[in-house]
Amino acid sequence: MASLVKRLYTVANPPSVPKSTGPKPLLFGILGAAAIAPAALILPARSHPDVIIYAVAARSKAKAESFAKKHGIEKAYEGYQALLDDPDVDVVYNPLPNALHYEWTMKALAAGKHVLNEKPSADTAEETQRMFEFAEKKGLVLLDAYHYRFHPALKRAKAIIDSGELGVVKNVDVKMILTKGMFGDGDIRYDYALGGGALMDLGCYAMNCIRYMTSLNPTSVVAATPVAYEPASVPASYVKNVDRRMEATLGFPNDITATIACDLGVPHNFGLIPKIPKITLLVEGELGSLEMFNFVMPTLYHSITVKIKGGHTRVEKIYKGTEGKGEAWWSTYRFQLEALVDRIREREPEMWLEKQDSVDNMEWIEKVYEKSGLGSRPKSTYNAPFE
Ligand SMILES: NC(=O)C1=CN([C@@H]2O[C@H](COP(=O)(O)OP(=O)(O)OC[C@H]3O[C@@H](n4cnc5c(N)ncnc54)[C@H](OP(=O)(O)O)[C@@H]3O)[C@@H](O)[C@H]2O)C=CC1
Ligand SMILES: O=C1OC[C@@H](O)[C@H](O)[C@H]1O
Repeated sequence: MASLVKRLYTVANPPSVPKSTGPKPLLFGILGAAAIAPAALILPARSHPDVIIYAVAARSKAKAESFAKKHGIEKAYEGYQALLDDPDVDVVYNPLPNALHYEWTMKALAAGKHVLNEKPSADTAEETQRMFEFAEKKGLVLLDAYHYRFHPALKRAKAIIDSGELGVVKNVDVKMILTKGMFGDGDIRYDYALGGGALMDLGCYAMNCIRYMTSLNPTSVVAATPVAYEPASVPASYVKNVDRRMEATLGFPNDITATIACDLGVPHNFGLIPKIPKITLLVEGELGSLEMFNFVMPTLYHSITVKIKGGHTRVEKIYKGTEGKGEAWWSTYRFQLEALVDRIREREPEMWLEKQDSVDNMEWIEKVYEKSGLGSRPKSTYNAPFE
Protein backbone atom coordinates (compact mmCIF):
# COMPACT_ATOMS: atom_id res chain seq x y z
CA MET A 1 0.00 0.00 0.00
CA ALA A 2 2.80 2.42 0.91
CA SER A 3 4.59 1.72 -2.39
CA LEU A 4 1.31 2.28 -4.28
CA VAL A 5 0.74 5.65 -2.60
CA LYS A 6 4.36 6.66 -3.16
CA ARG A 7 4.18 5.64 -6.83
CA LEU A 8 0.92 7.48 -7.47
CA TYR A 9 2.24 10.57 -5.72
CA THR A 10 5.45 10.56 -7.75
CA VAL A 11 3.61 10.01 -11.05
CA ALA A 12 1.71 13.22 -10.34
CA ASN A 13 4.74 15.01 -8.84
CA PRO A 14 7.78 13.70 -10.67
CA PRO A 15 11.19 15.02 -9.67
CA SER A 16 12.74 17.73 -11.81
CA VAL A 17 16.23 16.96 -13.04
CA PRO A 18 18.77 19.54 -14.22
CA LYS A 19 18.67 19.97 -17.98
CA SER A 20 21.61 18.78 -20.02
CA THR A 21 24.38 21.28 -20.67
CA GLY A 22 25.45 19.51 -23.83
CA PRO A 23 24.10 18.61 -26.26
CA LYS A 24 21.51 21.36 -26.10
CA PRO A 25 18.19 19.85 -24.91
CA LEU A 26 15.43 19.31 -27.45
CA LEU A 27 12.87 22.12 -27.44
CA PHE A 28 9.30 20.85 -27.67
CA GLY A 29 6.27 22.81 -28.86
CA ILE A 30 2.67 21.79 -28.13
CA LEU A 31 -0.18 22.37 -30.62
CA GLY A 32 -3.27 23.25 -28.58
CA ALA A 33 -3.76 23.78 -24.87
CA ALA A 34 -4.94 20.18 -24.76
CA ALA A 35 -6.28 18.47 -21.66
CA ILE A 36 -3.90 15.54 -22.14
CA ALA A 37 -0.71 17.60 -22.60
CA PRO A 38 0.28 17.88 -18.90
CA ALA A 39 0.07 14.12 -18.24
CA ALA A 40 1.41 13.02 -21.62
CA LEU A 41 4.31 15.41 -22.01
CA ILE A 42 4.74 18.26 -19.51
CA LEU A 43 5.10 16.09 -16.37
CA PRO A 44 7.27 13.43 -18.06
CA ALA A 45 9.56 16.17 -19.42
CA ARG A 46 10.44 17.28 -15.89
CA SER A 47 12.53 14.18 -15.27
CA HIS A 48 14.09 14.05 -18.74
CA PRO A 49 17.40 15.94 -18.88
CA ASP A 50 17.20 16.31 -22.65
CA VAL A 51 13.69 17.80 -22.96
CA ILE A 52 12.42 21.32 -22.44
CA ILE A 53 8.77 22.22 -23.03
CA TYR A 54 9.47 25.50 -24.74
CA ALA A 55 6.32 26.62 -26.57
CA VAL A 56 2.57 26.17 -26.76
CA ALA A 57 0.13 27.40 -29.39
CA ALA A 58 -3.62 27.75 -29.11
CA ARG A 59 -6.35 29.09 -31.33
CA SER A 60 -6.61 32.07 -29.00
CA LYS A 61 -3.65 34.01 -27.67
CA ALA A 62 -5.23 34.30 -24.21
CA LYS A 63 -5.61 30.53 -23.92
CA ALA A 64 -2.02 29.93 -25.03
CA GLU A 65 -0.73 32.51 -22.55
CA SER A 66 -2.71 31.17 -19.65
CA PHE A 67 -1.55 27.58 -20.40
CA ALA A 68 2.06 28.73 -20.77
CA LYS A 69 1.91 30.60 -17.46
CA LYS A 70 0.38 27.66 -15.63
CA HIS A 71 3.01 25.22 -16.89
CA GLY A 72 6.07 27.48 -16.95
CA ILE A 73 6.37 27.45 -20.75
CA GLU A 74 8.49 30.20 -22.29
CA LYS A 75 6.59 30.94 -25.52
CA ALA A 76 2.86 31.24 -26.18
CA TYR A 77 1.66 31.51 -29.76
CA GLU A 78 -1.68 32.44 -31.26
CA GLY A 79 -2.34 29.91 -34.00
CA TYR A 80 -0.55 26.65 -34.61
CA GLN A 81 1.41 27.81 -37.66
CA ALA A 82 3.14 30.51 -35.61
CA LEU A 83 4.67 27.79 -33.41
CA LEU A 84 5.78 25.81 -36.45
CA ASP A 85 7.42 28.95 -37.82
CA ASP A 86 9.63 29.21 -34.73
CA PRO A 87 13.04 27.83 -35.82
CA ASP A 88 13.96 26.98 -32.22
CA VAL A 89 11.26 24.29 -31.91
CA ASP A 90 12.83 20.86 -32.52
CA VAL A 91 9.90 18.56 -31.75
CA VAL A 92 6.15 19.12 -32.06
CA TYR A 93 3.56 17.35 -29.93
CA ASN A 94 0.23 17.11 -31.76
CA PRO A 95 -2.65 16.44 -29.31
CA LEU A 96 -5.31 18.05 -31.51
CA PRO A 97 -8.62 16.31 -32.20
CA ASN A 98 -8.15 13.20 -34.36
CA ALA A 99 -9.39 14.85 -37.56
CA LEU A 100 -6.60 17.46 -37.27
CA HIS A 101 -3.75 15.02 -36.73
CA TYR A 102 -3.06 14.64 -40.45
CA GLU A 103 -3.05 18.34 -41.35
CA TRP A 104 -0.91 19.55 -38.45
CA THR A 105 1.48 16.64 -38.43
CA MET A 106 2.10 17.18 -42.14
CA LYS A 107 2.61 20.90 -41.54
CA ALA A 108 4.97 20.23 -38.63
CA LEU A 109 7.03 17.82 -40.74
CA ALA A 110 7.08 20.35 -43.57
CA ALA A 111 8.51 22.84 -41.09
CA GLY A 112 11.33 20.36 -40.34
CA LYS A 113 10.11 19.27 -36.89
CA HIS A 114 10.09 15.78 -35.42
CA VAL A 115 6.55 14.87 -34.31
CA LEU A 116 4.90 13.04 -31.44
CA ASN A 117 1.39 12.58 -32.81
CA GLU A 118 -1.51 11.58 -30.54
CA LYS A 119 -3.42 8.36 -31.06
CA PRO A 120 -5.24 7.35 -33.20
CA SER A 121 -2.84 8.32 -36.00
CA ALA A 122 -5.40 10.16 -38.13
CA ASP A 123 -8.87 9.55 -39.56
CA THR A 124 -7.72 7.07 -42.21
CA ALA A 125 -4.96 4.57 -43.01
CA GLU A 126 -4.17 6.46 -46.20
CA GLU A 127 -3.47 9.64 -44.22
CA THR A 128 -1.35 7.65 -41.77
CA GLN A 129 0.69 6.18 -44.61
CA ARG A 130 1.25 9.64 -46.09
CA MET A 131 2.41 11.12 -42.79
CA PHE A 132 5.01 8.40 -42.29
CA GLU A 133 6.19 8.53 -45.90
CA PHE A 134 6.61 12.28 -45.61
CA ALA A 135 8.55 11.91 -42.32
CA GLU A 136 10.85 9.39 -44.00
CA LYS A 137 11.37 11.70 -46.96
CA LYS A 138 12.27 14.54 -44.62
CA GLY A 139 14.52 12.36 -42.43
CA LEU A 140 12.42 13.18 -39.35
CA VAL A 141 11.11 11.04 -36.50
CA LEU A 142 7.34 10.54 -36.33
CA LEU A 143 5.80 8.54 -33.50
CA ASP A 144 2.12 7.82 -32.85
CA ALA A 145 1.56 8.07 -29.11
CA TYR A 146 0.49 4.50 -28.27
CA HIS A 147 2.18 5.17 -24.93
CA TYR A 148 1.07 1.94 -23.19
CA ARG A 149 3.34 -0.08 -25.47
CA PHE A 150 6.44 1.46 -23.88
CA HIS A 151 5.77 0.15 -20.36
CA PRO A 152 7.76 -2.92 -19.24
CA ALA A 153 4.58 -4.67 -18.02
CA LEU A 154 3.36 -4.88 -21.62
CA LYS A 155 6.70 -6.27 -22.71
CA ARG A 156 6.41 -8.90 -19.96
CA ALA A 157 2.84 -9.88 -20.94
CA LYS A 158 3.95 -10.34 -24.54
CA ALA A 159 7.02 -12.33 -23.47
CA ILE A 160 4.77 -14.74 -21.55
CA ILE A 161 2.59 -15.25 -24.63
CA ASP A 162 5.59 -15.61 -26.94
CA SER A 163 7.24 -18.10 -24.57
CA GLY A 164 4.55 -20.67 -25.42
CA GLU A 165 3.55 -21.11 -21.76
CA LEU A 166 -0.14 -20.68 -22.73
CA GLY A 167 0.22 -22.98 -25.72
CA VAL A 168 -1.24 -21.96 -29.07
CA VAL A 169 -3.28 -18.77 -28.69
CA LYS A 170 -6.97 -19.26 -29.53
CA ASN A 171 -8.80 -16.14 -28.33
CA VAL A 172 -7.93 -12.57 -27.37
CA ASP A 173 -10.42 -10.22 -25.77
CA VAL A 174 -9.94 -6.54 -24.95
CA LYS A 175 -12.44 -4.52 -22.98
CA MET A 176 -12.20 -0.76 -22.53
CA ILE A 177 -15.35 0.32 -20.78
CA LEU A 178 -15.60 3.80 -19.30
CA THR A 179 -18.40 5.19 -17.18
CA LYS A 180 -21.04 7.65 -18.30
CA GLY A 181 -20.19 11.21 -17.36
CA MET A 182 -16.45 11.10 -18.06
CA PHE A 183 -17.01 13.08 -21.26
CA GLY A 184 -19.69 15.73 -21.76
CA ASP A 185 -21.84 16.23 -24.85
CA GLY A 186 -19.43 18.82 -26.31
CA ASP A 187 -16.41 16.52 -26.06
CA ILE A 188 -14.28 16.01 -29.17
CA ARG A 189 -14.82 12.24 -28.76
CA TYR A 190 -18.49 12.64 -29.70
CA ASP A 191 -17.90 14.86 -32.74
CA TYR A 192 -17.90 13.01 -36.06
CA ALA A 193 -16.30 15.93 -37.91
CA LEU A 194 -13.40 15.86 -35.44
CA GLY A 195 -12.85 12.11 -35.84
CA GLY A 196 -14.89 11.05 -32.83
CA GLY A 197 -16.17 7.64 -31.76
CA ALA A 198 -15.39 4.99 -29.16
CA LEU A 199 -13.51 2.84 -31.65
CA MET A 200 -11.28 5.77 -32.60
CA ASP A 201 -10.64 6.87 -29.03
CA LEU A 202 -10.46 3.59 -27.11
CA GLY A 203 -10.71 0.94 -29.81
CA CYS A 204 -7.43 2.13 -31.33
CA TYR A 205 -5.67 0.83 -28.19
CA ALA A 206 -7.70 -2.38 -28.24
CA MET A 207 -6.88 -3.06 -31.90
CA ASN A 208 -3.25 -2.21 -31.32
CA CYS A 209 -2.99 -4.43 -28.25
CA ILE A 210 -4.57 -7.45 -29.96
CA ARG A 211 -2.27 -7.05 -32.95
CA TYR A 212 0.75 -6.61 -30.67
CA MET A 213 0.01 -9.62 -28.47
CA THR A 214 -0.61 -11.93 -31.43
CA SER A 215 2.08 -10.37 -33.66
CA LEU A 216 -0.55 -10.66 -36.39
CA ASN A 217 -2.99 -8.58 -38.38
CA PRO A 218 -6.62 -9.65 -38.59
CA THR A 219 -7.87 -11.36 -41.71
CA SER A 220 -11.53 -10.37 -41.38
CA VAL A 221 -14.07 -8.40 -39.40
CA VAL A 222 -16.64 -11.05 -38.55
CA ALA A 223 -19.08 -8.69 -36.83
CA ALA A 224 -19.18 -5.07 -35.66
CA THR A 225 -22.04 -3.70 -33.59
CA PRO A 226 -22.16 -0.02 -32.67
CA VAL A 227 -24.29 1.73 -30.10
CA ALA A 228 -24.82 5.26 -31.33
CA TYR A 229 -24.02 8.21 -29.15
CA GLU A 230 -27.22 10.05 -28.19
CA PRO A 231 -26.71 13.58 -26.87
CA ALA A 232 -28.89 14.78 -23.99
CA SER A 233 -30.85 17.05 -26.33
CA VAL A 234 -30.85 15.90 -29.92
CA PRO A 235 -30.30 18.71 -32.46
CA ALA A 236 -32.11 18.56 -35.81
CA SER A 237 -28.78 18.03 -37.59
CA TYR A 238 -27.97 14.98 -35.44
CA VAL A 239 -26.56 12.06 -37.43
CA LYS A 240 -26.05 8.72 -35.71
CA ASN A 241 -22.57 7.98 -36.95
CA VAL A 242 -20.61 8.39 -33.72
CA ASP A 243 -20.27 5.21 -31.72
CA ARG A 244 -20.54 5.63 -27.98
CA ARG A 245 -19.86 1.91 -27.87
CA MET A 246 -18.45 -0.54 -30.38
CA GLU A 247 -18.23 -4.31 -30.15
CA ALA A 248 -16.35 -6.23 -32.79
CA THR A 249 -15.25 -9.77 -33.55
CA LEU A 250 -12.15 -10.22 -35.66
CA GLY A 251 -10.81 -13.27 -37.46
CA PHE A 252 -7.06 -13.88 -37.39
CA PRO A 253 -4.78 -16.43 -39.06
CA ASN A 254 -4.55 -19.89 -37.45
CA ASP A 255 -8.21 -19.79 -36.33
CA ILE A 256 -7.53 -17.18 -33.67
CA THR A 257 -10.51 -15.00 -32.85
CA ALA A 258 -10.46 -11.66 -31.10
CA THR A 259 -13.17 -9.53 -29.56
CA ILE A 260 -13.21 -5.85 -28.75
CA ALA A 261 -15.69 -3.97 -26.58
CA CYS A 262 -15.11 -0.26 -26.05
CA ASP A 263 -17.48 2.24 -24.52
CA LEU A 264 -17.00 5.94 -23.84
CA GLY A 265 -19.76 6.06 -21.25
CA VAL A 266 -21.68 2.99 -20.21
CA PRO A 267 -24.98 4.01 -18.53
CA HIS A 268 -25.28 3.80 -14.75
CA ASN A 269 -26.95 0.79 -13.13
CA PHE A 270 -30.64 1.67 -12.62
CA GLY A 271 -29.74 5.09 -14.02
CA LEU A 272 -28.06 5.93 -10.69
CA ILE A 273 -25.08 3.79 -9.72
CA PRO A 274 -21.96 4.33 -11.85
CA LYS A 275 -20.44 1.15 -13.25
CA ILE A 276 -16.79 0.51 -12.47
CA PRO A 277 -14.60 1.19 -15.55
CA LYS A 278 -13.02 -1.92 -17.03
CA ILE A 279 -9.76 -2.01 -18.97
CA THR A 280 -8.63 -5.58 -19.50
CA LEU A 281 -6.75 -7.82 -21.87
CA LEU A 282 -7.49 -11.56 -21.87
CA VAL A 283 -5.46 -14.02 -23.92
CA GLU A 284 -6.61 -17.65 -23.96
CA GLY A 285 -4.35 -20.39 -25.20
CA GLU A 286 -4.71 -24.16 -25.41
CA LEU A 287 -2.77 -24.59 -22.14
CA GLY A 288 -3.84 -21.58 -20.12
CA SER A 289 -4.76 -17.92 -20.04
CA LEU A 290 -3.28 -14.51 -19.26
CA GLU A 291 -5.40 -11.67 -17.97
CA MET A 292 -3.94 -8.20 -17.66
CA PHE A 293 -5.88 -5.69 -15.64
CA ASN A 294 -5.30 -2.06 -16.74
CA PHE A 295 -2.98 -2.55 -19.67
CA VAL A 296 -3.31 1.12 -20.74
CA MET A 297 -2.12 2.85 -17.54
CA PRO A 298 -0.07 0.10 -15.86
CA THR A 299 2.00 2.53 -13.79
CA LEU A 300 -1.02 3.42 -11.69
CA TYR A 301 -1.82 -0.20 -10.92
CA HIS A 302 -1.96 -3.42 -12.93
CA SER A 303 -1.85 -7.16 -12.58
CA ILE A 304 -0.96 -9.97 -14.96
CA THR A 305 -2.68 -13.19 -13.93
CA VAL A 306 -1.45 -16.38 -15.57
CA LYS A 307 -3.61 -19.48 -15.11
CA ILE A 308 -2.36 -22.80 -16.36
CA LYS A 309 -5.15 -25.36 -16.94
CA GLY A 310 -5.16 -27.99 -14.19
CA GLY A 311 -2.09 -26.33 -12.72
CA HIS A 312 -0.99 -23.21 -10.95
CA THR A 313 -2.07 -19.58 -11.02
CA ARG A 314 0.36 -16.73 -10.51
CA VAL A 315 0.13 -12.95 -10.52
CA GLU A 316 2.90 -10.72 -11.82
CA LYS A 317 3.30 -6.96 -11.47
CA ILE A 318 6.11 -5.20 -13.27
CA TYR A 319 6.61 -1.54 -12.49
CA LYS A 320 10.24 -1.28 -13.39
CA GLY A 321 12.02 -3.14 -16.15
CA THR A 322 14.56 -5.69 -14.92
CA GLU A 323 16.86 -4.45 -17.64
CA GLY A 324 17.16 -1.05 -19.23
CA LYS A 325 15.97 2.34 -18.12
CA GLY A 326 13.03 3.41 -15.97
CA GLU A 327 11.70 3.87 -12.47
CA ALA A 328 8.58 2.36 -10.91
CA TRP A 329 6.96 5.82 -11.03
CA TRP A 330 7.66 6.35 -14.72
CA SER A 331 4.31 6.70 -16.45
CA THR A 332 3.76 5.10 -19.84
CA TYR A 333 4.26 8.61 -21.24
CA ARG A 334 7.65 8.91 -19.54
CA PHE A 335 8.79 5.61 -21.07
CA GLN A 336 7.47 6.82 -24.42
CA LEU A 337 9.36 10.12 -24.11
CA GLU A 338 12.59 8.25 -23.36
CA ALA A 339 12.18 6.21 -26.54
CA LEU A 340 11.29 9.24 -28.65
CA VAL A 341 14.35 11.17 -27.53
CA ASP A 342 16.58 8.12 -28.03
CA ARG A 343 15.30 7.79 -31.58
CA ILE A 344 15.81 11.49 -32.35
CA ARG A 345 19.31 11.28 -30.87
CA GLU A 346 19.97 8.22 -33.07
CA ARG A 347 20.24 5.85 -30.11
CA GLU A 348 18.38 2.52 -30.23
CA PRO A 349 15.16 2.86 -28.17
CA GLU A 350 14.15 -0.12 -26.03
CA MET A 351 10.74 -0.15 -27.68
CA TRP A 352 9.43 1.44 -30.85
CA LEU A 353 6.30 1.51 -32.99
CA GLU A 354 7.06 1.22 -36.64
CA LYS A 355 5.21 2.93 -39.48
CA GLN A 356 3.48 -0.28 -40.62
CA ASP A 357 2.08 -0.86 -37.14
CA SER A 358 0.37 2.55 -37.19
CA VAL A 359 -0.88 2.13 -40.76
CA ASP A 360 -2.24 -1.39 -40.21
CA ASN A 361 -3.97 -0.30 -37.01
CA MET A 362 -5.84 2.48 -38.83
CA GLU A 363 -6.67 0.16 -41.69
CA TRP A 364 -8.41 -2.31 -39.38
CA ILE A 365 -10.17 0.45 -37.45
CA GLU A 366 -11.60 1.62 -40.76
CA LYS A 367 -12.62 -1.93 -41.64
CA VAL A 368 -14.50 -2.29 -38.36
CA TYR A 369 -16.27 1.02 -39.02
CA GLU A 370 -17.18 -0.14 -42.52
CA LYS A 371 -18.60 -3.42 -41.20
CA SER A 372 -20.56 -1.57 -38.51
CA GLY A 373 -22.30 0.55 -41.13
CA LEU A 374 -21.00 3.80 -39.65
CA GLY A 375 -18.20 4.22 -42.19
CA SER A 376 -14.74 5.70 -41.73
CA ARG A 377 -14.31 9.07 -40.09
CA PRO A 378 -14.19 11.93 -42.63
CA LYS A 379 -11.00 12.26 -44.64
CA SER A 380 -9.05 15.44 -44.04
CA THR A 381 -9.81 18.14 -46.60
CA TYR A 382 -6.26 19.37 -46.24
CA ASN A 383 -4.25 18.96 -49.43
CA ALA A 384 -0.61 18.80 -48.43
CA PRO A 385 1.18 20.76 -51.18
CA PHE A 386 4.60 19.47 -50.19
CA GLU A 387 4.34 15.68 -50.36
N1 LIG B 1 -2.38 9.42 -24.92
C1 LIG B 1 -3.41 9.51 -24.12
O1 LIG B 1 -3.45 8.94 -23.04
C2 LIG B 1 -4.54 10.36 -24.52
C3 LIG B 1 -4.64 10.79 -25.80
N2 LIG B 1 -5.64 11.62 -26.17
C4 LIG B 1 -5.68 12.07 -27.56
O2 LIG B 1 -5.25 13.43 -27.57
C5 LIG B 1 -6.02 14.21 -28.45
C6 LIG B 1 -6.65 15.35 -27.67
O3 LIG B 1 -7.42 14.88 -26.62
P1 LIG B 1 -7.79 15.84 -25.37
O4 LIG B 1 -6.57 16.44 -24.82
O5 LIG B 1 -8.67 15.07 -24.49
O6 LIG B 1 -8.64 16.91 -26.15
P2 LIG B 1 -9.11 18.42 -25.85
O7 LIG B 1 -10.59 18.42 -25.83
O8 LIG B 1 -8.37 19.00 -24.71
O9 LIG B 1 -8.69 19.11 -27.21
C7 LIG B 1 -7.36 19.26 -27.60
C8 LIG B 1 -7.16 20.58 -28.27
O10 LIG B 1 -7.80 20.56 -29.53
C9 LIG B 1 -7.84 21.90 -29.99
N3 LIG B 1 -8.83 22.09 -31.03
C10 LIG B 1 -8.54 22.50 -32.27
N4 LIG B 1 -9.63 22.56 -33.01
C11 LIG B 1 -10.65 22.20 -32.21
C12 LIG B 1 -12.03 22.11 -32.43
N5 LIG B 1 -12.59 22.40 -33.60
N6 LIG B 1 -12.78 21.72 -31.39
C13 LIG B 1 -12.23 21.43 -30.21
N7 LIG B 1 -10.91 21.50 -29.95
C14 LIG B 1 -10.13 21.89 -30.95
C15 LIG B 1 -8.03 22.74 -28.74
O11 LIG B 1 -6.95 23.62 -28.88
P3 LIG B 1 -6.86 25.17 -28.50
O12 LIG B 1 -6.21 25.08 -27.18
O13 LIG B 1 -6.04 25.68 -29.61
O14 LIG B 1 -8.22 25.76 -28.45
C16 LIG B 1 -7.79 21.79 -27.58
O15 LIG B 1 -6.91 22.31 -26.64
C17 LIG B 1 -6.97 13.23 -29.10
O16 LIG B 1 -6.42 12.79 -30.30
C18 LIG B 1 -7.07 12.07 -28.14
O17 LIG B 1 -7.35 10.83 -28.76
C19 LIG B 1 -6.52 12.09 -25.26
C20 LIG B 1 -6.48 11.70 -23.96
C21 LIG B 1 -5.53 10.72 -23.50
O1 LIG C 1 -5.97 6.85 -22.47
C1 LIG C 1 -7.07 7.27 -22.76
O2 LIG C 1 -8.08 7.18 -21.87
C2 LIG C 1 -9.27 7.93 -22.02
C3 LIG C 1 -9.54 8.25 -23.45
O3 LIG C 1 -10.70 8.93 -23.68
C4 LIG C 1 -8.33 8.86 -24.05
O4 LIG C 1 -8.55 9.50 -25.28
C5 LIG C 1 -7.36 7.80 -24.09
O5 LIG C 1 -6.23 8.08 -24.86
